[in-house]
Amino acid sequence: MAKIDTAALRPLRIGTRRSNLAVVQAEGIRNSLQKIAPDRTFEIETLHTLGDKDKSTALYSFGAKSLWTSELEEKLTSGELDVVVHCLKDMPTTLPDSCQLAPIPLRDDPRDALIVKDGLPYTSLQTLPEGAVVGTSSVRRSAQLRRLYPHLRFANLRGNVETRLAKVDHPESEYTCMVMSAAGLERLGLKHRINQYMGSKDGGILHAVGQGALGLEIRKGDGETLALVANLADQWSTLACLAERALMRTLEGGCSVPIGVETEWVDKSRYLLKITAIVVSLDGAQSVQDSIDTTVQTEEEATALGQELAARLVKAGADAILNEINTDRPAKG
Ligand SMILES: NCc1[nH]cc(CCC(=O)O)c1CC(=O)O
Repeated sequence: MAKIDTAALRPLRIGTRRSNLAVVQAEGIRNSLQKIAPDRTFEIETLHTLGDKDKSTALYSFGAKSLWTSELEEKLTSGELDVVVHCLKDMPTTLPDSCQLAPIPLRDDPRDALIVKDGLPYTSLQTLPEGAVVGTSSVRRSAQLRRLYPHLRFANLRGNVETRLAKVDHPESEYTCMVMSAAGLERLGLKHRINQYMGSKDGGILHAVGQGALGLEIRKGDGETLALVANLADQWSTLACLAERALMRTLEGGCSVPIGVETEWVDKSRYLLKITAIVVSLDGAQSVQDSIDTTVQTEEEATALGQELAARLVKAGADAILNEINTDRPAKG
């Protein structure tokens, strides 16, 4: 990769949330950028966001989807920050006018993972006993699991990755196990705690839109920063994630509605992408699922694919399922 001479430029300011996961991710991006621009200085600023502060409100009741991102975006817009490193799945599918999503770096494992309470013998969803309690506050996860495994029970579990793990492991807690993103666990050095990868091929569930990928948000029109971060782009991850985000945008779901997705490059030499998605009612009783394989070479084609799958799901009844869920919520903020 070509190195860029940036010695004369001011420090590039990278912002992120103040969780260990967010900091590890931002440091990873900083280290990669430092290799591309060895003379440039990078600074990381962390912010305690609204989403970090309120741990009691059920995630789906927030309505507004931007609780992890809006304060960081204000600093980006005002010029206090140049890049914000997000988990892509926490980014709303529509960004403020003053901001843009840069091309997406190589995605990590997008699947969800099962983690069993320390000391219990279970190793898979299939072998969990009747009434086992799964800790998750994600309705996407609980709805899909209720549908597939009616013998399981669910309990809310919030906090950052380490907090959730400690709650599950606590011998007196009600949790038998929990579900979290494999990528988040792996980035924090917790891969050894994964008992089962829960992709749809293994009796598991479809992951969240953008899961396992990082979103680099920059000021709209900041060509200099775009040129720098574009060096980290992975075209396959970018096209797949844009298709997933277009699906979500068309269905108007936030990060915490029961929409699961999986994208797979079936044949990269032919740019053949397969996207599968499911919309499930909260109790798991109703669902619609569909998939499309097609050629995707451009961002426009990726977006069109996500939109087409969303339209098919709506035709099959997804809008009725989502409307029922939305009527339970406060107005969008
Ligand atoms: N919902 C919170 C969140 N946002 C991003 C990740 C993990 C990293 C990723 O999936 O990209 C997590 C934790 C989780 O869902 O288990």
